[in-house]
Amino acid sequence: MWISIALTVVAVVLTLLCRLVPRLRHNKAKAEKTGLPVFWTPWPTYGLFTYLNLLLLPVASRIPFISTLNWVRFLDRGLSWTSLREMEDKHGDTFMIVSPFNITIKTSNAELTSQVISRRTGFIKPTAGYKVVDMYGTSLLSTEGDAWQRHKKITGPAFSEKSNKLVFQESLRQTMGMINFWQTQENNNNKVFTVEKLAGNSATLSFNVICAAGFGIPQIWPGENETMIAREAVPGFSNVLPGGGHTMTLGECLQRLLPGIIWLFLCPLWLLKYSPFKPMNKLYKCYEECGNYFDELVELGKKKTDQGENGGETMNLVGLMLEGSEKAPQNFKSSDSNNAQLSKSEITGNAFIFMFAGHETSANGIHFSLLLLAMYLHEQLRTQADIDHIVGDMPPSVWDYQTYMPRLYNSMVGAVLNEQLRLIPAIPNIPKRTVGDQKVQVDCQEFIIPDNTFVLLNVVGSNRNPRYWPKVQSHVTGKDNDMEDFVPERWLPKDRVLDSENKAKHEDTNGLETTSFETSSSGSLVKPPNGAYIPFSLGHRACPGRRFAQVEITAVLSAILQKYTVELDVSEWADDEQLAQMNNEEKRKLYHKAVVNAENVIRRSQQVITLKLKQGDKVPVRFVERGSERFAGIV
Ligand code: HEM
Repeated sequence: MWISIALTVVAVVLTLLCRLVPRLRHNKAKAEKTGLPVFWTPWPTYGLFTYLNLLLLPVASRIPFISTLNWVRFLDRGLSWTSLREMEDKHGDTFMIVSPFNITIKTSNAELTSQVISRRTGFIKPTAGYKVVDMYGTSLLSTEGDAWQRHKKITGPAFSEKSNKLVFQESLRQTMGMINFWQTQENNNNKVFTVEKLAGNSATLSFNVICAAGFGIPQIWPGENETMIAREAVPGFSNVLPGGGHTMTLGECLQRLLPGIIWLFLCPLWLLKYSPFKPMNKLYKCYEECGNYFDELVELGKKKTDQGENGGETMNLVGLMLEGSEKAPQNFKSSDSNNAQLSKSEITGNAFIFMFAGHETSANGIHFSLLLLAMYLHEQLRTQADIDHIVGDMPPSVWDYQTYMPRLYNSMVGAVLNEQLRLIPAIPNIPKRTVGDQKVQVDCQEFIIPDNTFVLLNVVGSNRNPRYWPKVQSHVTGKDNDMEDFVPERWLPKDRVLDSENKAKHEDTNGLETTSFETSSSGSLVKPPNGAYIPFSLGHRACPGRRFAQVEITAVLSAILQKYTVELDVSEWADDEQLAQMNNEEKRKLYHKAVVNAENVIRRSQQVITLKLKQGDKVPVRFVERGSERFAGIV
């Protein structure tokens, strides 16, 4: 029997080799015609199969011989983040990876990126790779062509200046709620408060903002009551505790669902439901309850529409999606591309995407910005100087969007946010796929990217490409460029002069000279060359929530830093008494230890849909009232 099993295995392997080797050769020959460096792997680098890589690679990387093989590294979709520009420095900004199944081109070249994002039909979104987020229905994120246009036409109008204003006000209100929550936790007070779960709290804040501004379901922090919500609370949604037939709040469901999203895609739902393993049942429960919440959200939207409400004080995302859906073909159950209407599953699909894309990414922005500011206290001091100049002592509750948002964004606050996204982008690679052969030009050389090639726009590699930024020697690494360093000032216009106390000498602008806070004016932030800076992607598939996120993060950082300084928590190495007895040099060394630790934890970050700290990792921080800093001026 063993002999026949062995013979069968040998036969299968030989048959596979006979089929796959010619296909690999064929793809390699096609790729080599481009003249770019070509590498090979036996397994697909992009597509549905790559979800299996997430399971197989951790095993492969433990086997000494296998882990060193180039092709194993190319299969790692986190490579852009784990190796930064190591591959690009060795092989150039653009190279190809072939397997018997597909060809992939990976680029950090701005010229090529601009061509890719400007050709709508030549480079499309490979939607098969997005099926993982389609658990409640297809959406703006996961569709292409006519279907995408329909989603875009309906949801696009929600992102307006009116919405940005809402986001600004809600973000400020939520920041006050979060600070109050922190201050009232055990061992904290109004002047000094330690925060262990900055990532989780940032996620709650961002979730609360998208809920209120996007969906009209305002949220409160534990300890707050519903009278603090500027608008009316919505039963079942605005509670700190779950209501109706729910066992978890919507926020809890979503937070637990997102890390397990791959399993929902890989495992049949019945298996999760009836599995003997509790975490699998729990995941199924989150999936089910989240779905019920979305159904209730749609029902709520229908009720409001019937009552003639048009979303009033919100972006009215559900209302916009519902508009006309009742009249859609097959009575609200399906839709076709000729009708600018969405089916019910498409509405819930979009509700899920906007809720998850609208909070997870911005939350990372807030979290990482605060960590970087705590690590680089001199940059925080400069940011605070700008905030002081712009809003002084004025309480955030009266900051006016039109006056203050442009000024805050075009100051060190916006510079910090752009620099954070340059170094730690939420999405490290943006995938596209060629339709037909695509002739492109890079550095005066023309070549053809073959039909059906996957194109990975390397966000980390592009954002850190020294080719597109002024060359300045790094004070930190000693390298001939400072692309790996946190230097928010690179975003400030050259003519902005700092006086001896690092306070910016501002021109007196009223912030209203442009209609958008971001539009170019003499005082606006530096604009990198097209295609060089791509944290929000570019072109027609760029992030529709870019301004939403910029407004939110700007408001949150400004409101916190106006009153408080964020420091790394050093209590792991020295308690308050020990610290009080240290001289400046000892304090400097201690803080340096905390900075190195924070750097290491950030470098271990992993992409679970978005790039964030590895599960279980954290960098505790301590907020102190301004004027009572323990390390400012020392480190
Ligand atoms: C710092 C915050 C954010 C970052 C870095 C970010 C980044 C991105 C990127 C890179 C894409 C393109 C993804 C791809 O092509 O695969 C994208 C798409 C998208 N983002 Fe964002 N995003 C942020 C915030 C938001 C917010 C606040 C919302 C909603 C309120 C949002 C909603 C979306 C949607 C719906 C898409 C799909 C668009 C399409 O495919 O046409 N994002 N985002």
